[in-house]
Amino acid sequence: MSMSEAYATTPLPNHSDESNNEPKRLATSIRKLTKEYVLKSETVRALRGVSFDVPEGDYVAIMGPSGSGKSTLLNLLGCLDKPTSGSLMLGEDDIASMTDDQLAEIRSKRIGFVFQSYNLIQQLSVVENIQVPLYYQGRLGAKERARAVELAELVGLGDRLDHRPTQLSGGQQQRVAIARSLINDPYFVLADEATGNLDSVTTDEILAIFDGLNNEGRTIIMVTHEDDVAERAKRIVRLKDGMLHTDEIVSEERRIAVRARQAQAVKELLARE
Ligand SMILES: Nc1ncnc2c1ncn2[C@@H]1O[C@H](COP(=O)(O)OP(=O)(O)OP(=O)(O)O)[C@@H](O)[C@H]1O
Repeated sequence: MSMSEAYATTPLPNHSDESNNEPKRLATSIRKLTKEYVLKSETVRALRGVSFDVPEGDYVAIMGPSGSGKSTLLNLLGCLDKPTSGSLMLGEDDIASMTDDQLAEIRSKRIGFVFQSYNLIQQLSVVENIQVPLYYQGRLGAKERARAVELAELVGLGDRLDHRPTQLSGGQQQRVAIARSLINDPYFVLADEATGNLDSVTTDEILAIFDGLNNEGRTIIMVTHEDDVAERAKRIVRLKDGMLHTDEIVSEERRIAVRARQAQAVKELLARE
């Protein structure tokens, strides 16, 4: 059984059984967040006062029409840009008041990015690509390599450690990117249309990996246009015109039904080939 198959057949945790009533720590807390882009002739108000919390262990899909502010929000969460006003906490770190250097440090040490286009370095092997975020910190010892190998195994690439990206399929390259996103033990994995370039069978495999990571307690925040992808998350936050439009919990029953429906579709697709 492959890792993604193992994940796909793992039952989802039943949160109604949770007896621990302590408030969950927050991976991020957003309050009245605004972002304006000042152009020559006009000011674009891309985010107009967005507030929500993401507890550790949550799995949030961010949706919304084109221009609603998804990328802007993702850039702020990823410390790639600074808000115009409002507060943005990542764990205990207050992002809104940080200098560019401090932001760069948080970005490289505490955020895991997964992009639609994988963004792997072609000259490096799988295990070296997974270690890339550590290069910037000068941390490249045997311990770090062992951790990268462990992560490669986690995403089902234990037998591809020395392959280059060109020797891998799109789905395998995205697995490398997921492993790379975890090397710094991030506040959360920030995925931007992570399955946008993949066929439905591979999409299902990658989503199974995200399910598994989330079952292990990893926080995932994912921007997507696709309902089928969003319904795998525990929660769907919709933006509209730079504001929070809806914030919906996806019930365990719906998630299980969605996974079963998608697994069936994949099975039928594979049977046709
Ligand atoms: N760097 C920028 N300079 C000026 N305006 C910008 C910039 N980035 C985004 N915008 C504007 O801010 C608004 C929100 O854009 P954003 O890219 O966040 O939306 P989106 O929901 O991610 O859209 P899409 O789904 O098309 O990627 C849009 O009106 C866009 O034109």
